Amino acid sequence: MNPDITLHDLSFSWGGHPLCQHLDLRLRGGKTTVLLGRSGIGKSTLLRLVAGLLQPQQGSIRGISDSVAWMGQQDLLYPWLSVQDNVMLVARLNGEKPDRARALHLLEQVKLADVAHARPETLSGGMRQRVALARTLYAERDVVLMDEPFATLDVMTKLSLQTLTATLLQGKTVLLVTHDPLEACRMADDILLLSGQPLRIEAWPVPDGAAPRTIDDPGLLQAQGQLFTRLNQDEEKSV
Ligand SMILES: Nc1ncnc2c1ncn2[C@@H]1O[C@H](COP(=O)(O)OP(=O)(O)OP(=O)(O)O)[C@@H](O)[C@H]1O
Repeated sequence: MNPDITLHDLSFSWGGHPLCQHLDLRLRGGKTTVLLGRSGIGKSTLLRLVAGLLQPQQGSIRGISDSVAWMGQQDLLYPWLSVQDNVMLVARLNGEKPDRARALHLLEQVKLADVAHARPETLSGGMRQRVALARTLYAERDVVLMDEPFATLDVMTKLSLQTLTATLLQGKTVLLVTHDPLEACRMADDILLLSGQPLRIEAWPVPDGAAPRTIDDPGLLQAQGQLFTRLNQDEEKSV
């Protein structure tokens, strides 16, 4: 059972502009929490604080070990390695014997076994993100931090990757940053809405049923509409 991640009395400023002050937050272990909010509100900064890439001026973060994977908009595949070698990268970096059979099995799960020996440059953006997902799964991290991993993809590729990711990462502690209310409603166990400066964080009701939710689910469509309305209000207040 993965532990909860707790942020306690967290304060962080960029050059004197307070992003968060005395923030307390609990992220459920083994669940997918989506951070949603207008552009520039502080989603990526919060994710970087959780990852330990930024140090808070005050407060602490508990429940996060070294077992963290990161997936961003950039897939960060090594162009000189094959798809399969990219999936097994963590073994190479740790000086361990790569498990070729497991890497191939993961490539089967992301429907890319037939390009295991290809170079990343020959793949589409969506295929490359599927390789990045297989690499994340190969590393067997307890916590997966995702900063808009699907933002650059076309809508159909995005929908299928959301389904695949939510299915394959079940049971892990996932923190997903997105602008997209539909993505939040499809993938989240918990939705946190970020607003204000310093940040206020509000738990937002999640549609019924387990993720990944289908796009024609009436509850999902209603929740998506409500989220759009709320984000639009936040946007109008900010200008
Ligand atoms: N390296 C930095 N130095 C100074 N200020 C920064 C830095 N990175 C981010 N900021 C500021 O912190 C605030 C939050 O930025 P952040 O990237 O966390 O927002 P975001 O919600 O992830 O935005 P987006 O959705 O557009 O990616 C912004 O005002 C931004 O200008």
